Amino acid sequence: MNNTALEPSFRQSVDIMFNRAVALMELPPGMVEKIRVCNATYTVRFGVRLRGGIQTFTGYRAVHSEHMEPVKGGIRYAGNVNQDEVEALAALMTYKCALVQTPFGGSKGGLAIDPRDYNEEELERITRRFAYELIKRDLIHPSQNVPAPDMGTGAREMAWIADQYRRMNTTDINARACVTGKPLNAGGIAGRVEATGRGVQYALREFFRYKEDVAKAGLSGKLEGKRVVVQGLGNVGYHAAKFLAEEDGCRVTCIIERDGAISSETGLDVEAVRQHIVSTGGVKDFPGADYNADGAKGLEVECDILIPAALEGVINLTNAESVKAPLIIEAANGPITAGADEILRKRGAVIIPDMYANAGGVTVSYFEWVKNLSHIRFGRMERRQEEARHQLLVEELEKVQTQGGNNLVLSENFKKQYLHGAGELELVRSGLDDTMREAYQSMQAVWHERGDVNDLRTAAYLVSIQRVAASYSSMGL
Ligand SMILES: NC(=O)c1ccc[n+]([C@@H]2O[C@H](COP(=O)([O-])OP(=O)(O)OC[C@H]3O[C@@H](n4cnc5c(N)ncnc54)[C@H](O)[C@@H]3O)[C@@H](O)[C@H]2O)c1
Repeated sequence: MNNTALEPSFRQSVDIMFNRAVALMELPPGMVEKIRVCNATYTVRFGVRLRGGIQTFTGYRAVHSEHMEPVKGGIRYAGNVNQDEVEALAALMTYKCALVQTPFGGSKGGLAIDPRDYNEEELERITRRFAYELIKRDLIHPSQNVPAPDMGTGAREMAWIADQYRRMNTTDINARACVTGKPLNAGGIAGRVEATGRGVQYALREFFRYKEDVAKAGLSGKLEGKRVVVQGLGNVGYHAAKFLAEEDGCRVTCIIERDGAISSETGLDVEAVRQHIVSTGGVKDFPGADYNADGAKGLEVECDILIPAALEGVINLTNAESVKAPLIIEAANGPITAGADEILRKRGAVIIPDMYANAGGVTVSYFEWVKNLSHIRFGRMERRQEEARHQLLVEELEKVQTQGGNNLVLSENFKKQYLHGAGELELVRSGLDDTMREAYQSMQAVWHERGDVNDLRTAAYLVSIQRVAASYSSMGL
């Protein structure tokens, strides 16, 4: 029997981690089971007339916990999507939303297709048909179940879903709030596309603010100059790598994609690699970098920070012993299996867990949902107030300048910044930053203060399970 045969499924892996946490908690009888189980999973098979025949597709929408509604979670398109996977992902959504205090239950959906096999027109027809099936059953609904992008989907698919919902619910004034991650001109919010990667950056910045946490990973100093390895240069991995390199001075020394890994000790230009992938379909032949067709080997190279941002289960019993990174931040959902997690913890690696690390997406989705329900541009009210206050400040400063006859001259840039206040993007980023900091501190308090909690994942589970339990208790369960 090889090691992978011993590996639990994704959902079992999440349950193992959940069970490790609840063993340290005192919860009312029956509560553990109530929280752990996935409430319902809907499987749909539907036909679409394509290329002169009918093709049948299989899709899922799992609802893990309805302690708060709507439930929330992305829809992924991938050839091997299955019920176990969407249930694991839905459970992670429950814990993630509780940890970052977005008022949602957990859900997740998937369609078993490889989007690269279809053109845009075909994808639109398939997406609209899948959405129709979910909308009919309130599995897409502004107050019941609100999807978002995930692997293989993006703003384009969300716009089709929103439009499909609007056509089927023409009198629903809140129709736009049925899905998040929409394009800006279709009810989206500034900063949603970058949000998950941005959240990874904010999470790392927060981690590096605490010397003792950095030391627990066997590292020292600042985020600046750290060697970073990223797996998956899609929505999450690209933004995380780009921001860390361009704004925090990190060195991206290895990028792993479907077709292999490229590395360079002096650092890779993330934007140039992205363009290379767009034009050639992969990382191979990227100028000035070493290429290894066995991409998974990239997970094992020496670095300071490893960012798996592609798939679940990539660090498992077969390679965990060889993974050398002292700090791993789970930008993807479930990239480390339960068995690998144990091996890495024993070795002393610090793992910043998925339910926290990639919560930037759902956080900004929450802002978008609120914006859609309030029918007002995000921050519009505050902005007018802010502008009025800043107008006063500029006038006062100018008065001082004239009265004193001194040389104080307000630069045009200063006036522009202060007179126009913060736009939607700045408000979204600061709201996200605040959320990531607060959530980190709630996990960190448990990690530092409880002698029986030795890792951030268990700490994160403790915080979120406690909140979900409190919610169920107050509902009268
Ligand atoms: N999009 C979001 O807002 C969001 C939010 C939270 C969590 N996540 C999680 O982040 C992960 C990535 O999602 P995404 O939205 O960036 O997806 P994406 O489809 O935009 O990107 C995935 C990337 O991984 C690459 N990839 C696929 N298989 C690979 C392999 N075997 N080795 C290396 N690279 C491979 C793909 O080529 C692609 O570039 C998923 O686990 C997802 O659940 C996404």
